[in-house]
Amino acid sequence: MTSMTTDIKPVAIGDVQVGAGQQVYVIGEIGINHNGDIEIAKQLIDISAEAGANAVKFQKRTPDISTPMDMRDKIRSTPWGDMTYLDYRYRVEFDQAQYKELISYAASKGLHAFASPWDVPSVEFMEEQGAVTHKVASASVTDIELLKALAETGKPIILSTGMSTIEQIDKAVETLGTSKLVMMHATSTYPLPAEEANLRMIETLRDRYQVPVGYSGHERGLQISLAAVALGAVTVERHITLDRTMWGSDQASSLEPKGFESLIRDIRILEQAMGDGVKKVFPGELAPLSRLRRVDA
Ligand SMILES: C=C(OP(=O)(O)O)C(=O)O
Repeated sequence: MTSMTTDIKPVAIGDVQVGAGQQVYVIGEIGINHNGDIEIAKQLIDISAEAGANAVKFQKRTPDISTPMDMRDKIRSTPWGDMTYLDYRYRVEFDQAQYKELISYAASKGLHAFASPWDVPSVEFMEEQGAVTHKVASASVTDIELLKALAETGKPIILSTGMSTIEQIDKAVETLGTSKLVMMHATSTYPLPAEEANLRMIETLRDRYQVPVGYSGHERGLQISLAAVALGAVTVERHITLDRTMWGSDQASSLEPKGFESLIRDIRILEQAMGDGVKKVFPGELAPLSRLRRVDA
C-alpha cells in the first residue's frame, strides 16, 4: 500500500479504489500495438495479467471522424502494403464482437479492460461494451464535445494531460467535473527524454485540481515511472508490446513483457517502502540497537 495520505478521496474504477493509500492501479496500454490482430491483443492481455497489472487499455477510433483531415490521404507503408493513413486507421480497429471477446477475456484474467475513445461515437461504442471507465488521451484534452459526451456517461474518467497547456487542462477539468476524475501527468514525446518528464507536475496537478493523479509514461526504461510512484502517482500506464521491433508507431517506446513485469514488481515494493512519514523504531532495528548504541537516553 502507498502511504501518501491526503484529503483527496479515491475514485472507484469498477471494484477497485484508485487514490492515495491504495494499490497503484497499473494499466498495460495495448493501444494499437496489436496491429489489428486479436490474437496479439490476447497475448498482451496474458502478459499484463502475468505481470500483475490491474487493467489493459485500448484506443478506440471512428477513423472518419478522428483522423485529422491533412493526414487522411497520406500514403503509409504497412505490413499489409501501401495504403492511405485513413485505411490504415481502419485496419487496426476492432469491432463490437472483437471488443466483447477481448473485454471478457481480460475479465477472465482478473483485469479491467477499457479504452480511450477518440470521438463521440467511440464513447457510445465503449459504453455498449459496459466499460468500467473511459480515458481521455492527451490529444483529446481540447475536444470539448468529446469531453461532454464522456461526462454524460457518469463513469469515472481518467484524463491524460500531455501536449496541453494548464489553461487547456483547466477547461477540460471544468467540463468533466472532479467528482469521478483521475488525472494523469504525461509528456507526449515518444520516446520521452528525461529532461521533458517534469515529474513534479504530479504534485502540481494534485494541488491544483484536488483529484488523484497518476502518470502515463512514454520513456524508455523504468526509472521515471518508478520515481512517479515515489512522488505519489496513484496509477501508472505504460505502452506494452510483444517485441519492440514489431511494426507500429508506438512499439519502440513500449515495454516488453519482462520490462513490464519488473516495473510492476518494483512498484509493489515501492508501495510498501514509502511508509507513513511517522518516525518509529522498527522491530528489525532492536537487535542492531542493543549491539551498537553506547548511550541510552
Ligand atoms: C494516447 C493516449 O494516452 P496518453 O496521452 O496518456 O499517452 C491514449 O490513452 O490513447
